[in-house]
Amino acid sequence: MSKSSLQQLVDAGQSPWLDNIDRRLLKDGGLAKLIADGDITGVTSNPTIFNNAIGGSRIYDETIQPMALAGNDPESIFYQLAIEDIRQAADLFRPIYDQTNGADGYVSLEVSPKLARSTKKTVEEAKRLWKLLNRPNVMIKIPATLQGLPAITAVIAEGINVNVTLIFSIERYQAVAEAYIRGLEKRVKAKKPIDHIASCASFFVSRIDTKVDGQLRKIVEAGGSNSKLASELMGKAAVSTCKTVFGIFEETFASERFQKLAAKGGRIQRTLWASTSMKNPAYRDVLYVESLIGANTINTMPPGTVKAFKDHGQVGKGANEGKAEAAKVLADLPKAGIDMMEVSAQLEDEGVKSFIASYKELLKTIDKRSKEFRKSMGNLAVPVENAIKALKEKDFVARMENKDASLWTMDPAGQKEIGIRLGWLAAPAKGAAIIESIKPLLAECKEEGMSRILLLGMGGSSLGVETMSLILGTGEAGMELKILDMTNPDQVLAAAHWASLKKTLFFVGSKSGSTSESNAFMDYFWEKAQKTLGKKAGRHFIAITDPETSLSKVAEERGFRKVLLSDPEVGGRYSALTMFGLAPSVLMGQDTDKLLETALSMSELCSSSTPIERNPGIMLGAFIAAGVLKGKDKVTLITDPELAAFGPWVEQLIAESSGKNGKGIVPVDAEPKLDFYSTDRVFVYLRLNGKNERRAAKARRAGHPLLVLPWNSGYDLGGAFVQWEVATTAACCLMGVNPFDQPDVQESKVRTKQLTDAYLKDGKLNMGSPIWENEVAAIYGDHLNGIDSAKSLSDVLSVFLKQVQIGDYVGVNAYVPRNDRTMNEFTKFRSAITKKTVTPTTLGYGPRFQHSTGQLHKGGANNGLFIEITAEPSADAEIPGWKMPFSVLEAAQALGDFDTLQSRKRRVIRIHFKKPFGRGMLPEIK
Ligand SMILES: O=P(O)(O)OC[C@H]1O[C@](O)(CO)[C@@H](O)[C@@H]1O
Ligand SMILES: O=C[C@H](O)[C@H](O)COP(=O)(O)O
Repeated sequence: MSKSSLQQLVDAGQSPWLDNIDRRLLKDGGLAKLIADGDITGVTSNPTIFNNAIGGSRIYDETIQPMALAGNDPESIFYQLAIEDIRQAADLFRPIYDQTNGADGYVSLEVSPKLARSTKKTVEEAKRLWKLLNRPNVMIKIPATLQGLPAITAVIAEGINVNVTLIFSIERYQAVAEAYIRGLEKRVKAKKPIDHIASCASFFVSRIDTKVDGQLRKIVEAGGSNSKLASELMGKAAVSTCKTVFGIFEETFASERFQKLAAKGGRIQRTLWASTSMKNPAYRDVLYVESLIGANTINTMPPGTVKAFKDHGQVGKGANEGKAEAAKVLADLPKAGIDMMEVSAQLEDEGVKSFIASYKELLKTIDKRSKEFRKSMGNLAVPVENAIKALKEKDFVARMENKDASLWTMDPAGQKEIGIRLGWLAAPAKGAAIIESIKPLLAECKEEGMSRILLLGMGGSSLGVETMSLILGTGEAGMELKILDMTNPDQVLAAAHWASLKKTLFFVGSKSGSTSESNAFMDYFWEKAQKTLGKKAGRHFIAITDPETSLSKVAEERGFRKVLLSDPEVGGRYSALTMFGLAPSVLMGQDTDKLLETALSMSELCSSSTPIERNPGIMLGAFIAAGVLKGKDKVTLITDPELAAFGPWVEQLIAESSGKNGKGIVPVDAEPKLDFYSTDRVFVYLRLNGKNERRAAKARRAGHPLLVLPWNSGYDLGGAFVQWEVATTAACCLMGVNPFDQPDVQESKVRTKQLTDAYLKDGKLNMGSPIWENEVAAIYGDHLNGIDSAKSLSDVLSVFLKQVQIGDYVGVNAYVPRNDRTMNEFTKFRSAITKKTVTPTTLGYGPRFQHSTGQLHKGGANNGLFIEITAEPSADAEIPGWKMPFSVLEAAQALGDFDTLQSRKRRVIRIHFKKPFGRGMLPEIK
């Protein structure tokens, strides 16, 4: 394939650079493609470029939002976002830098144009940016003002790469080359190495023609004696000046003086032709590229010029041609009445001013957006800022990375446990190995005719996977997946109906290996599989569990296809990006690499290598904690419909992590649309496409604190897992709770066990005595004032809901099949409750919620009223070897949890329907 004209430039010794940076180009792979296609070998930026990029899209909000909420001023926000872009670009060019041994592959960032007239401040700023960027292939841009010249020498002497900008005259170019050489000489004198230092001198081409042509035009129009000459000189000043500069450049760097430096590894300060887009449409659009080709030079072109040159640019002799003619033009210009010294002085002044104007404008844009973000906090703006400051003072991130358990508890047992619960921080980094280990399994299973997976597991062992399956779907070559996490017989039978044995791979997921639901499901499907598949049954089963659990032993005994070991240092609700989530994701044929990519970048942002003010996990955690500490403990999740499945995962994470010691964050998920909200809430809106924007905006307009978290695609799920995990642990730190245990879950399990033991002995479950009943339902619970006069279920609920106080929430805990139909019923029910009481509601299906929000119900603040719903089963299924059917296990779980809530003095009633649960059975709320 013949070389493109851009590649021919490289052969001629000139580097084509891109005179543009924009986060969109970094994110959408545009810059990577230009590099891969061999079109460009470096990038330059300036305040105008950043102003256009920031003003032209909302992509920088991801940086502006956390920093604004942390109270940063626009200038520090700008440098943070510029540093992120420049670093990312520099990393893309790093291979070129390495291959060319540091000759090419640079990205430039300019010091604030406001410093252009101060040597000292420019030097300080250049040093600061260089340190922050922390990349060998970046250059700091310093203006070639009179005050900039000594700064160039000083910064080069510090060993920092410099791109000298805003050069408009031959004389100033010479001074720039001198400043560079002096800097190198200083270093040599100080016996410091110079071989790694790179520099370029940016001569601004088109602006010279624009100004000179303007003056020439006036002379022509005046029609005096100079008018003919002036007319002949139009469009020649810039290129002629540059060709002369090029000659001086060649001489300077061939000089004996420089050769001494070259012998020590000193590099030529390359001439960079900047401002090379054509401003006058009457001239050839690639004039400032074609005319200025030369060895050891750079031409930085905006995207349009890159495209045009690639399309029709010609690589000829360029800068080496017509030097005599150029000298003549320069000699004629004064004759025609042009004072080039005056021109360059004006251009420099205008150049500095225009960069200052761009800079001010970009700061204004950032300021405006910062204010919007802070406004969205309602009356939490200051508390959120303070919460971030508190986390910074505690050095939260670094201490968490160092497993410092005292961030959350001083209790020695709690601290010991935390020591083995922070493994999730490293999960994204370990993910690639897990993915690779699972890939062959997908091919094997499919070859054996399996196309479905039924995941049997509770809480953290299934909610992450459920979220992945519903948000990302099944990939083209993947297996379809469903979850079973309900002991309701109808639900079990529906799963069995779906999971035809020959086609299905059963995944038993349990970290502890001892979760009774997971074991009951396993025993149920194992017996079925054995009956149908005989000796091949084991091939259809995989267990994921910690090393040495009872489940791992059973799996070995039964000859399961595989026992996938989970990371013992990661707790269930933090395990989405470990074997628990990644193995099913690979098998569903999802782009697991992409999922991990977003997780890894979020991990980096949430690590101690990023300023805490930019940390999205800290921002979210501070927002939640600030709310809780101000009495707004209900975190209401609004999502665009495609992200709705994220809710149940978040519910477990925040409720089970924070809901203990009488404190807690109440997650409010999948709430029906409401017109009015109580003031004890904060809102988080997961925005993908804005379908629910109006709903979120409504909450904000009503003054409720709202944090918008934008997603670009479902694959941002990887990052979201990390962000919410960090947020939860940060919020818990500020609340003073240990986010890694679940001390109040056990009691329900014990009570359930007592009930099933009694059932095994007596052949029946002790359901207790109702406090009210009619032909449809029986009510259980502590006596309620007024219940005796209740004539209907609605009356009973009215009596019960009379207990609601400001700051409460109503939890509906339903032991009925979980499907769209029941969900609809409960949505209406929730809506009616809130309309009546103004209280937020939650919905949990039992026993699933026991492994999620159940901890909060029992261990959190006593601000929940619980309506437990049970019903007669419409069918049943025996659990092999358990001597009981699923209906009994389910009922015992409902009763066990109910008893525990009562024992914790929670306001709770149980409605038991005497028929299987169905449409229209839930009472009206009066
Ligand atoms: O993975 P396991 O050990 O079966 O636990 C499932 C779930 O049960 C809980 O321990 C609560 O009972 C959760 O924390 C956990 O995610
Ligand atoms: O980055 C380099 C310069 O700032 C840039 O080339 C200036 O170009 P302009 O004169 O087209 O604004």
